[in-house]
Amino acid sequence: MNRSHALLDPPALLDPAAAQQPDWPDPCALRDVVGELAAQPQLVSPRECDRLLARLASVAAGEAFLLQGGDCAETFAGATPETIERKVRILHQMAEILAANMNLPVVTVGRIAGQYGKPRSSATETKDGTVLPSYRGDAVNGTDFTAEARTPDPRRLLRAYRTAADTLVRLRELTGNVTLVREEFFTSHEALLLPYEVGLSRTDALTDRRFGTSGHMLWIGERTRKLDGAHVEFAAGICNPIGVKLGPTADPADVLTLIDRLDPDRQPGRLTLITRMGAGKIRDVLPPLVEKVTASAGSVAWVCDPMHGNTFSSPNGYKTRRFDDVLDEIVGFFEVHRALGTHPGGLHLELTGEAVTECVGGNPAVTMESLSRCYETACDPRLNRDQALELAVAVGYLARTAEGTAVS
Ligand SMILES: O=C[C@H](O)[C@H](O)COP(=O)(O)O
Ligand SMILES: C=C(OP(=O)(O)O)C(=O)O
Ligand SMILES: [Mn+2]
Repeated sequence: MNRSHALLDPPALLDPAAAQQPDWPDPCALRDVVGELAAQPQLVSPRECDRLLARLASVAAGEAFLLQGGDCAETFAGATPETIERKVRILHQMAEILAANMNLPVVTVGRIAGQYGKPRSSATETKDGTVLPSYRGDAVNGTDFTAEARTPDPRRLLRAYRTAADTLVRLRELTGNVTLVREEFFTSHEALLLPYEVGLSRTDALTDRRFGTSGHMLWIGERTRKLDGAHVEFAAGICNPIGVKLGPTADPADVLTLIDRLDPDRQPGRLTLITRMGAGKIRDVLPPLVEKVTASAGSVAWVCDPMHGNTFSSPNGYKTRRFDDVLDEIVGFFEVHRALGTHPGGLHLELTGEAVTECVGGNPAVTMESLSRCYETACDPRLNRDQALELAVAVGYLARTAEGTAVS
């Protein structure tokens, strides 16, 4: 899968047709930044990416379970040693609970060390009559509602690189200490900002294969998975494990075409399909998709993102999600895969190790009224530590009952 790509030529970086790219004010400055990124050391190695690919092949084969999670939008300020440790610790605890209950190895992948770019529903945000560019992640602009903060600044891509590098140092320290966390911990993020991803792509001297070295697993979002789009083109040209988010309008025939483009050799572990249908829709829309994909491309891993199809605004104006909807989408995911004889291969979650109040429900319950107490996310609402643990226990129980081995 070592192809030459028009996208790797600098002019194509500014392809106006690429979806969800910021309106960078200075194309020359952007080009300089891509050059600087290209001169930096890789963040992750091809060997590590291959190792994750092998683990995901086990997931696709029904012999392992994927736990992928972290912030919706990592922030530079949030990348402290303490928050990183708490995030890794909660993922580790969840993985232990899931592994014990499922009797399967759990592959742990953070949404971490690169999740600094966000697609948005609207390019602009309006407050009191003032219209500014939407916040698109710390790699692009700032959250403050001022023209200065919201103007995309390509130098932020370099800060994203440095923050990811620092985060990886911390992760490697933590995972070296096996009494704290699982020995293996991988990184992932949405491959959204093409100048960043292209700038950090490298050809492996040993194997002559091309890799995105910004993270081990890269995924294509629901808003950027157009078959002939720049993001699919980029992902087709690298050898990392690739995820694709699939929402309720995903057309099975299009998904088969995507599989042909991204995984023509049907390499187990290469492709993870991350469905994010919504609790009310998953039982209707997932079965035909799984059936069609299984019939012609059985090698994919199926993973449930129970967050992005269940977002709504609370009466007091907070973007939130109900714990019960999140769990119900997972229950639906297990039901569908159990009925079709396919493997419910994992979870993709937005969560944090902090005691935030962003999603409602759980025990102790966050209420609509208490959302304002500690609502800190830069983009989507995350499960807090208690909610994340409660979810792991509930999913563990679900998996055991699915196997008919639950004890009352
Ligand atoms: O994960 C991120 C969000 O779902 C995405 O950025 C869209 O959010 P928005 O509808 O607030 O723009
Ligand atoms: C934007 C995201 O998801 P999706 O592409 O599924 O909407 C996300 O994972 O934060
Ligand atoms: Mn999100």
